[in-house]
Amino acid sequence: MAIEIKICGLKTPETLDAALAAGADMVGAVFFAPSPRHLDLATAAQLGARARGKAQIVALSVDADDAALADIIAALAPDALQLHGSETPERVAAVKARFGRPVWKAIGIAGPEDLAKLPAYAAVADRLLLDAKAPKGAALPGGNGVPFDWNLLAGLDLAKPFMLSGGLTPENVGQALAITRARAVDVSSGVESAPGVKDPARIAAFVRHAREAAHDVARAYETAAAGPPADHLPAAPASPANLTSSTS
Ligand SMILES: O=C(O)c1ccccc1N[C@@H]1O[C@H](COP(=O)(O)O)[C@@H](O)[C@H]1O
Repeated sequence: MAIEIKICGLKTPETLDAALAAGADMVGAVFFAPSPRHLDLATAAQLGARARGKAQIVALSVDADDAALADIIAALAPDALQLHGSETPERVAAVKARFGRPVWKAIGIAGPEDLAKLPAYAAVADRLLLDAKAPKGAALPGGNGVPFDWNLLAGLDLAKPFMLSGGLTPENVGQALAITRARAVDVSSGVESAPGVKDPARIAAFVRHAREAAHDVARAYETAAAGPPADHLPAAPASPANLTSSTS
């Protein structure tokens, strides 16, 4: 199983280079002033130029208006826009139409009721990012290093690809992939030594562990497909289905 790996919240050339050297597929820039990972536009432009052609560049914003998004796009020229606030499906569609770039929508998950929101967003976003719902009173809507119950996603099949995030670390990404069978993962806090301070060794470990785990999950499914007893099958179904007809 191929997996895409995004390292988010990179702020310095050194840590960007560490993510690229580790083989990250995507690198994320945060534009949200309360975040310890917030980037000003000039720094974002420099980092974007350094990353271009080596990884996809993703711009994360939180309930940004069109003017702010236009500034981010002018500075960074991102490959995708990650909307990480309380943007409605209509707003997601409007951003996509206005800026003509792939738009990802982050959705906070805390319980099964949150899965009900997914089809409306899957209809308009290019990718869904399933993140932990921010703890009550948190200053940030994401980037809190908190996981959610991955078992909620076991059996989830969306019409759009999803990316898993929220509290992932080098230590737990293997378990997260085994349970959710996500094809893409996103990490920020879990590869830091302090809020906003990326740790190159943890970045490398995360990428390595995620790729190894994805390989193991694929092997498990190949073995299952070859005809082991049904009780050896991993929890998630192998065949695609529509979320509206299958959320279990
Ligand atoms: O990283 C931030 O500071 C941030 C700020 C505002 C919204 C989202 C943010 N980060 C994203 O949140 C998820 C989970 O992060 P973590 O691994 O739990 O720290 C991830 O998509 C980050 O890109």
